[in-house]
Amino acid sequence: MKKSNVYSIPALKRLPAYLRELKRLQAEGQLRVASPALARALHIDTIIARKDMEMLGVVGSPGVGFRVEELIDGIETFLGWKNSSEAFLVGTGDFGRALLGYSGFAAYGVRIVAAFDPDPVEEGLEIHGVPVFGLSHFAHYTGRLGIHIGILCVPDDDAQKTAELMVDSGILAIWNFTAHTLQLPEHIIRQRVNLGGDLAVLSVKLAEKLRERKENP
Ligand SMILES: NC(=O)c1ccc[n+]([C@@H]2O[C@H](COP(=O)([O-])OP(=O)(O)OC[C@H]3O[C@@H](n4cnc5c(N)ncnc54)[C@H](O)[C@@H]3O)[C@@H](O)[C@H]2O)c1
Repeated sequence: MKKSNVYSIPALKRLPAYLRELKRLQAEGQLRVASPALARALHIDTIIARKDMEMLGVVGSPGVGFRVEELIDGIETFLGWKNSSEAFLVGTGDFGRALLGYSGFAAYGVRIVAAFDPDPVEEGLEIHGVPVFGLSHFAHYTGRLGIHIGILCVPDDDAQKTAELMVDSGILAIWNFTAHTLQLPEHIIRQRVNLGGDLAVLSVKLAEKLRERKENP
């Protein structure tokens, strides 16, 4: 494992894609894989794939590549996904419910163990098997269960105050699905998901493609 903890964000974001490809190869019974094959699967340069493997500190054999099982283990260990982290979700509207219904997060090392919405919340309420509690219980459960990850799915206007409640309750990392840029203490880790931004890129690329087609029918 690399000693420094300064990692390239694009490299970190590629790791789940390697993992998916490696698990696919493993399911097909393939025992070894070389960097060029991984690079092809991810549509990236072989040099980038090699650098990513260096970051993981997993060593391959010249000519034969890496052992698939070892690489899967290396990535899961690197990401800390071998022991899944428990998370709380706040905001059980359309978007929050969709996240609660997605069973795939466990493969990414995160398990949503409870959800919260403004009080009052009907006693015994569950969404996709996840218990839902009133927001006034958030701090109590966070402390009691030692939860560090908060998933923010409230309306944009409520994002800041809800994030502050999370931080005051002991949350250290916020996965922010709202459009609001959170102002929080430096030490709080935050990761924003911006579907709007991704859609803007898609729309501009599509407009370019259609313009090209029109100009060169
Ligand atoms: N990241 C993305 O790409 C993306 C995509 C879609 C939606 N969103 C965002 O997700 C968020 C939720 O969207 P939605 O469509 O589910 O909205 P929604 O109105 O359906 O749900 C919002 C939920 O938050 C709860 N809530 C309201 N005020 C709250 C507060 N102060 N504290 C805690 N909970 C509160 C509501 O009771 C409701 O359950 C919005 O910020 C929206 O912008 C993000």
